[in-house]
Amino acid sequence: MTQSQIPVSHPSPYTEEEISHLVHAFYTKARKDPSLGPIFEAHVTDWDAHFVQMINFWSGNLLGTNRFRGAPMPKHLAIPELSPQLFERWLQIFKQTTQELDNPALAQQATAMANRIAERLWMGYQMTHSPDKPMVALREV
Ligand code: HEM
Repeated sequence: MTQSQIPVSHPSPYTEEEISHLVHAFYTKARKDPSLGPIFEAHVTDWDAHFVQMINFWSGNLLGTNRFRGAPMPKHLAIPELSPQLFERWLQIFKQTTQELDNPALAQQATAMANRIAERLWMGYQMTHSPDKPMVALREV
């Protein structure tokens, strides 16, 4: 094999450190938010464990690591009175947080993934909690 045939592993455009920073920065904002903050405070009992869980989740989605062990759909189905406004607010804070990271590739990719996941969680939520009502789509934030 000549030098030019040696496979090179391309470095990821984002790091575990940036993902950890994204998760912490997101929750710093979300916990202060008047609509989302009380929900997190009511349901998250162990914040250190939640941070680890969320870092593993985003690391899995963005870096392809395989540490996340969780079940986001049932966890969100169990939260009473979620609404499109709450999901849109969540996405707004997430997007704002990613834009402050100074890594456009990470911001673009993480936001696109969050939008798709939020859409799925919200669809699942409606199908479980209000199956007889017309589906409401999330507005783009
Ligand atoms: C209305 C918007 C949302 C609210 C109020 C919310 C709230 C919460 C709460 C309270 C928990 C902790 C649940 C528990 O441990 O019992 C949680 C977990 C989690 N959330 Fe959300 N969330 C929202 C949207 C999202 C979105 C859009 C995503 C992904 C893009 C997401 C990803 C996760 C993940 C991965 C977990 C951990 C699940 C697990 O431990 O299995 N959440 N969320």
